[in-house]
Amino acid sequence: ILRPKYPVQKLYAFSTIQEVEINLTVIGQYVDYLVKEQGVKNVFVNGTTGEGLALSTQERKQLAEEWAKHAAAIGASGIAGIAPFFFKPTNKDTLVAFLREVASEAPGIPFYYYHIPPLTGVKIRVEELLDGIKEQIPTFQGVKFSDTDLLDFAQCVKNHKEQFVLLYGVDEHLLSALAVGATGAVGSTYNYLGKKNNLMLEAFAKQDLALAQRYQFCTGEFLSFVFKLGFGVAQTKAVMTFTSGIPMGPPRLPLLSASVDFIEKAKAKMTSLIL
Ligand SMILES: CC(=O)N[C@@H]([C@@H](O)[C@H](O)[C@H](O)CO)[C@@H](O)CC(=O)C(=O)O
Repeated sequence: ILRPKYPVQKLYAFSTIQEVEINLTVIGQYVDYLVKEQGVKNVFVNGTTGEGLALSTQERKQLAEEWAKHAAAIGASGIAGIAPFFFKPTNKDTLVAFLREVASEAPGIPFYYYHIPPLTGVKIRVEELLDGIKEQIPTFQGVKFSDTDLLDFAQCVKNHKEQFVLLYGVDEHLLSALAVGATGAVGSTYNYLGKKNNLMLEAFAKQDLALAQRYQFCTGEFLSFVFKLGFGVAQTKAVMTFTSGIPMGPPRLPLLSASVDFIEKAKAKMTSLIL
């Protein structure tokens, strides 16, 4: 949730971009919207959609505190860490050693590994990573798995479902992940298709696969349409803005705001979605 820092836009080489600052004032309203309108049960603050990596440590702390305050929580129920992505770990042991250092900074809080190889480029299999991890990281609690390798995910479920929380993060594949045993989901589309996804979870729990598929196809229909227009975090923010009515603001560089053309087309598609 960002907003322009200065009223006057700065002109850069080929496009007009703005410096932006975080906008804490809309978080209370946003929490209400997610809970009441989308049926969201938990929030993953400072992740990909929240542009956590484009923020300073101070900004991330401010945001986490504001979310916790409005969600009436006394603190975080967990923290997550991604793999380092410039100098990358090349094997499981170095990745575990890195995560152990991060987790040890908050020894009283459950720790999750945020596996997102499309963005980090770190493709170490989670199945392998989880083997023996609890001995190395006593607070280890689970994984947010944002990848399409469902064999790796299924192996995590098969070997570790009793011990760890396995959250799936590719929204358009969630039904497949549920079929292999996902514990839950974290994703950007639940900001605006949360209600439909909850209905999919319910249908799946009742073993009504045909109905669950219809909800999954709904998410798929929207995403496959916007993917063709160019879709990422900036466009997600625009979709969140027009569905919730809450201004999510522009993204921070190097991302650029969604175009008016994208917004118009995405809005029309969203309105036309039928179950
Ligand atoms: C790469 C990416 O942004 N992945 C999204 C998905 O929700 C993704 O937007 C969606 O499946 C559409 O592809 C999430 O996994 C990210 C997420 O949950 C987060 O904000 O941390």
